[in-house]
This record gives sequence, C-alpha cells and structure tokens, in this order.
Amino acid sequence: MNAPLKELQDVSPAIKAEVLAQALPYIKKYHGKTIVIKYGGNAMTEERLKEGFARDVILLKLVGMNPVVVHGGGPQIDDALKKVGKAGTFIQGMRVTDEETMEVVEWVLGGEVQQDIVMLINHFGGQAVGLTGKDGGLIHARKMMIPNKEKAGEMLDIGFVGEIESINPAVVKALQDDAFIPVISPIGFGEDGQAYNINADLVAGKMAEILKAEKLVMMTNIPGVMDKNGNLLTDLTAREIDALFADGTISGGMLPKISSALDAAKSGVNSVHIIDGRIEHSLLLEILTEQAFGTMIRSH
Ligand SMILES: Nc1ncnc2c1ncn2[C@@H]1O[C@H](COP(=O)(O)OP(=O)(O)O)[C@@H](O)[C@H]1O
Ligand SMILES: CC(=O)N[C@@H](CCC(=O)OP(=O)(O)O)C(=O)O
Repeated sequence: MNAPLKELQDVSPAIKAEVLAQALPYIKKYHGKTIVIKYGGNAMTEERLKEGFARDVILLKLVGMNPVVVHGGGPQIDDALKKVGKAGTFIQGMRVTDEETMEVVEWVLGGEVQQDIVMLINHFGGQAVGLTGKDGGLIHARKMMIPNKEKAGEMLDIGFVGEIESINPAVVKALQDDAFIPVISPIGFGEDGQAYNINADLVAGKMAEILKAEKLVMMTNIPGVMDKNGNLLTDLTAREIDALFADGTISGGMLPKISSALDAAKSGVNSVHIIDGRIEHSLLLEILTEQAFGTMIRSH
C-alpha cells in the first residue's frame, strides 16, 4: 500500500464519510458540465502525481462531468532539447522555436507526453483519446509576433510559435458525447499545414471559452499567484491583475497563464482557478470539496 493510503487508514470513518458527503453538491452542480483542465508539465514530473491525476479525471467523468485535458510539457521539451545539445530560450513566457526545436516539440508533446497521459487514464479504467490541433481541424494557428519590451513599436519574431486563429470543437464534442476523455496537445496548424508551438495555457483558456466550459482549472508548480512578498493571492480581479502586470509582479510562465485565465473568465467561464498540481489529488480537492485552493481569477 502506498504512503497516502496508509495515512488514510488512520482517519476516522466519520471524517471519511463527511468528506465524501461534502462532494454531493459539487457533483450535482457540475453534472453534465464541461471542465477544462490545463495539466502543466511541472505537475507531471512524478509518477505518483501522474497516476493520481489520471484517477481524478476518470472519477470526474464517471460522476457525470465532461473533463477535457489540455496538457503542457515545457520541462519535458527542455530535457529533450538538452539531449540534442540545445538550450530552451523563453521571451515573455513563450519558447523561441526554430525549426529543429519545433520538431522536438512535436514529438515530445504530440508523442511521449500525450501518450503517457492517455495510457495512464486508460490503464485506470477511463477511455482517453489523444488529439493534436490537426485532428478534426481542431486548432487553426498563425505565426505569433510579440512586442519588444525594450523598443516600443517593434515586434519580435520568435519562430514557429503560434497564436490561435480558430478552434473547431466538433471532434472534442463528439468524443465527449461518446464517453471519451479528450487529451489535447497544444500544437496548432496553419493554412499551409505548418505546425506551430502554442503555449498550453492559451489553448486551455480558448478551449474553455469555445466549449462554454463551466470551469477552467490550471494545474502548475506553485501554490497560485503570489504578491511581491511571496504571499498567495487567493482571489484576483481584472483590475488587480493589470496592477500586477504593471509593477512586474507577474513574469515568465505566469504571464500567458494569467492572461489566458482572465480571457476565459471574461468570456463567460464561471470559475477559473490556478492551483498547485504538486499536491496529490489537488484536482479533486478543488472541484469536489469546500477547500479553498490556489488563486481564483474573476472578470470583475
Ligand atoms: N507572481 C507570480 N506568482 C506565481 N508564479 C509566478 C509569478 N510570476 C512568475 N511566476 C512563475 O510562473 C511559474 C508558472 O508558470 P510555468 O512555469 O509556465 O508553469 P506551467 O509549466 O505549469 O505552465 C511559476 O513557477 C513561477 O516561477
Ligand atoms: C510557445 C510555448 O511556450 N510553448 C510551450 C508549449 C508547452 C507548454 O506550454 O508547457 P507547460 O504548460 O508545461 O509550460 C513550450 O514550448 O514550452
């Protein structure tokens, strides 16, 4: 028996029953609703966490919700790049993606990382199907240029990094209706068939909007959004986020995450959360218990 289960044996039956009973209103509230889960690469570094995640997603599906997984894999891409003697470079949270890097991104995200998640979900009794942006014309992308912060008005070319042009959710909806759990890699395709590396937070946020999801949960490697002194901010509005951007409190990978979370909240996703994916079963705790977790992003 693994360690957490051993600890669970010591918990009184009354407490166990209370926790289970607590889940009932949430199961009712989210029954039949779509929940988009952004599974960040930093939250899938340990086997124990990956297995817990797979089992949580299956449980959500079995109690009547429609989980849709959008996965990342930044650290896994970094590892693969190292093997070919390349170092990852990021500008404003986006990986600079030359041709060789794009090849690595495609086989790491669309291959290894996606298949690992799909296989684990299937192993524990769910039915997961892996998709990239190409499948069913899911994600149309175009080249992204980003503003040069050092030179006003100038745009930077960061290679084959994509922004989302459109999402055609038909394939995801068909899978959901058929009891499958879609697992989506953040790779988009242009008109000419060119593959683009899209930040997974952008895909998760847009997917939640297009699918009219009830909830977007972003699982990362930090307790939530922190203020300048490292204190957790449990709740953030659009105006507060603007201030955090302006004074530089938010940087790196948190930039696309917060922007995507806020866009989703503004476009009607009722509950948007950034949570610590390093805590075992954080997904279940966030969705099925009263436990306040991480940072909630509000449109106003
Ligand atoms: N204000 C902030 N609060 C929390 N994390 C921040 C903040 N500013 C920058 N970050 C960084 O953002 C990281 C999360 O983004 P990222 O590494 O891209 O995660 P993921 O791989 O889960 O998408 C954190 O680990 C942290 O280093
Ligand atoms: C353009 C861009 O930055 N793409 C990301 C895609 C993977 C990702 O977003 O992974 P995490 O969620 O684990 O950070 C990258 O190449 O790392």
